[in-house]
Amino acid sequence: MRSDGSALSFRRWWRSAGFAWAGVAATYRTQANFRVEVWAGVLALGFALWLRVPLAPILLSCALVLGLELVNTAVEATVDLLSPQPHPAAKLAKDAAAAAVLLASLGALGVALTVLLPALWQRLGA
Ligand SMILES: Nc1ncnc2c1ncn2[C@@H]1O[C@H](COP(=O)(O)OP(=O)(O)OP(=O)(O)O)[C@@H](O)[C@H]1O
Repeated sequence: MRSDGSALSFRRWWRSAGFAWAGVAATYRTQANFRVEVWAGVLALGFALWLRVPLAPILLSCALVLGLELVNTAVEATVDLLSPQPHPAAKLAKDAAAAAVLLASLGALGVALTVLLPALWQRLGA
């Protein structure tokens, strides 16, 4: 990749960030799962701050789930474009991308159960 000096590079980076944000906004508008995951992440972060538990596992879990949901949306859109007719490879691509989101979501659930739940239990004096 070529670099044309810091000012131009920053402009290009800013432009790319704008495209990335457009992808996030379009996914939020069109994908109900992504909306649920965004608000679940906000809730988990709120609990983590309130309970004063380490933020790193929560932040990483949110980034993993949301990032993979964005990739899953990209795979779905690409498959729908390239293979409107049923095809085994199209099915594999969609199902594998969906499985990646499911795996990350189970991991995030594990983080919630092992980091947030014990702290909540303690806070509530149980
Ligand atoms: N072109 C295709 N060829 C073969 N199988 C397909 C194709 N498109 C979708 N499928 C399969 O049909 C099932 C439903 O897919 P579909 O994309 O409609 O729903 P989804 O995966 O729940 O996504 P969405 O978020 O759009 O609801 C999945 O198992 C998927 O792999």
